[in-house]
Amino acid sequence: MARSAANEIDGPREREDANDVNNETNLSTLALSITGLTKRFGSGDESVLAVDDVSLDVKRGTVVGLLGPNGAGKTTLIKCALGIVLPDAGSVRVFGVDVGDGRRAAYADVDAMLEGARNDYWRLTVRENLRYFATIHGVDPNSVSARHDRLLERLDLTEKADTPVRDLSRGMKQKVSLASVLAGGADLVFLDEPTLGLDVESSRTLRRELRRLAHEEGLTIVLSSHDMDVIEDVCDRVVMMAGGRIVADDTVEALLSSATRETIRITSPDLDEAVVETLRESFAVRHVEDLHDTSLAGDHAHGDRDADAAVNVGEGVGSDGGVDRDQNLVEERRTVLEVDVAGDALYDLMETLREAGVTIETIDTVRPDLEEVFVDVTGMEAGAIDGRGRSP
Ligand SMILES: Nc1ncnc2c1ncn2[C@@H]1O[C@H](COP(=O)(O)OP(=O)(O)OP(=O)(O)O)[C@@H](O)[C@H]1O
Repeated sequence: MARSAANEIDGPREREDANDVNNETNLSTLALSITGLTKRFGSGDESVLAVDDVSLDVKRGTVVGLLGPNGAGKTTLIKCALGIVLPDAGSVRVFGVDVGDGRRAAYADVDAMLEGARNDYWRLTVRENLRYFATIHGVDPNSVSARHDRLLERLDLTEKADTPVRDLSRGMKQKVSLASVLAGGADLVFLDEPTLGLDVESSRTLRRELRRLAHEEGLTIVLSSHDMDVIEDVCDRVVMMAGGRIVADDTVEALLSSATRETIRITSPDLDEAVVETLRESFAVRHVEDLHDTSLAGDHAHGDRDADAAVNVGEGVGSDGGVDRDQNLVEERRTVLEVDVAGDALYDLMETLREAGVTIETIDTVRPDLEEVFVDVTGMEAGAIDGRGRSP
């Protein structure tokens, strides 16, 4: 995946360290450099400023995630960077080459998967697609067949290598899309919603491969996603966008540690509705969930207390494994409560629970996620990014 030395770049870059005397060396490590990019769709009152004066430098071999709600401008930014959409203002350099000076040279080592898919040829087999996309990338497919084998193996597609793409499941098709993007040996790839519609296992496989490609093979990846798990799991750096602008830009760890909210999760067997209602009056209760667990009376060896294992009494338990409905089934009910506890709220909460006679079974702090950081930064409502509406 080696690429010839980047062209010389003139002018100061916003995100380079101002004190760095060796600025030119730093610039040659950039896979992508976007300056003052602006794109407005339409004109007059109906127009939309999709990207508003965005500057962004991406170092080689890093994975940068674009995170933001619908309409934040992520796709438009990617399309402008790829030269698919012409910006109104600003410049884009790819491996040091200004795309305005020569698109062919600038995009020689770039590929993309847009809106979670790619135009794979459904009548061709998986392997034929990889060979085809390597060829149109100017690569002799025979010279990269070992690479294709590796890609197929790592994306769990080996068994399907000779199957026409049309006969694959949606998740597999998506993995073929990714494999096709990588088939020609691009050094910089843009992935717009790469895990859209994938099942958990396929998403995990794809994430693992993206991490490996970046960290072991030096691939530079710019990806957009609504899926916070994907961003947290894969990206070295997160660029949060809202209203066409960058509102935060840092490593996942730095962003997570900047979250201001402190939330605790309590489980208790006797948090009834009345107590929860009282708590709601004085505390920021974010989440309440009742868990039901069933066991035979006296069977306290039964230790699986996961919500997934929860069973409701009388709903077919008797037909499973010989446990009879008439035996002494005991339903254990627990409530999980998540409450924001900034300042002295934790002490007040404990006092209120004690007064209400509530036994606390477990108490943990809730790790903040990127959604919370986004909410902190923008003041938008929780659920804005992933649409899951995790509002209190
Ligand atoms: N071709 C277009 N014509 C008109 N408006 C457009 C066009 N493409 C995007 N827009 C508008 O530009 C804004 C930014 O859209 P964009 O698709 O870049 O956002 P996004 O962050 O990628 O959103 P999503 O997560 O939904 O894909 C939106 O208001 C969108 O409606």
